[in-house]
Amino acid sequence: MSRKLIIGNWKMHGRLARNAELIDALRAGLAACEAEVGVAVPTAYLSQASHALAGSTIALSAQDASRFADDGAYTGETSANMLADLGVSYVLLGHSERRQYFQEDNAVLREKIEAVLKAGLKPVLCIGETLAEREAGEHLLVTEGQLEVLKALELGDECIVAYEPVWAIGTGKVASIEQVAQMHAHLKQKLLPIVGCSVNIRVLYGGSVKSDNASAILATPNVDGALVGGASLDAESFKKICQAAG
Ligand SMILES: O=C[C@H](O)COP(=O)(O)O
Repeated sequence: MSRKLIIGNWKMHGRLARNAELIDALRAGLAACEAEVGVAVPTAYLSQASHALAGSTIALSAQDASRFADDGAYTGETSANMLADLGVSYVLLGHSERRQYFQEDNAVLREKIEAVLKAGLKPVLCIGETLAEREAGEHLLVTEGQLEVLKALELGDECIVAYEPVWAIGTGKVASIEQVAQMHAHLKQKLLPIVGCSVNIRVLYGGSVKSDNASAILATPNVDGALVGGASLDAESFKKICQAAG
């Protein structure tokens, strides 16, 4: 039984002084945590976080990577190789906010995933349906279609997917345990033929995970961890969520 994975996604939040305080508090508070913990910090602060996390068990994670695997004339981009150079382990890809604001589709995500795998990093593919898709009863079909990007890939020893219903992100409207259970079972069933039985499949839940709902969510079958947004910016809240996973 692999340990639960909890990743805090800071999104576009951070300043040098505040980052240092938060990471120091997490290092102190999570030293004995049994869960696997990562923090996905903005690209601008990856170097600071890499140094601040040195020697800790907290994994440095990124929130995106360039679709271009090799160095070149791609102004503004950060390659997966550069992330690896900074000590990054996990890379969030396809977060709904990137799909929404930067029109990331399966074609672009496929290139990003390939670049991240080529750099020896672990992609965390973010998927999830919108409220309209959920209300139309299309949520299972939508997420199944989003998994297509994983077909015929050399994923290594594990495949990590983060299920984040868009309507639960940042809204305080967390999915019900029944909704989480149904979707995670569905995703595990659909992922198996895609990645094969030799790959360890981990499906994280994200969408208004807080210290007061984390235990119930993490105890739900087929929930292998959580992708935490807002609550990850508060050391005490994030620590409680990680401890609920441990
Ligand atoms: O990446 C994290 C998810 O977008 C969830 O964010 P949230 O916990 O603020 O709802």
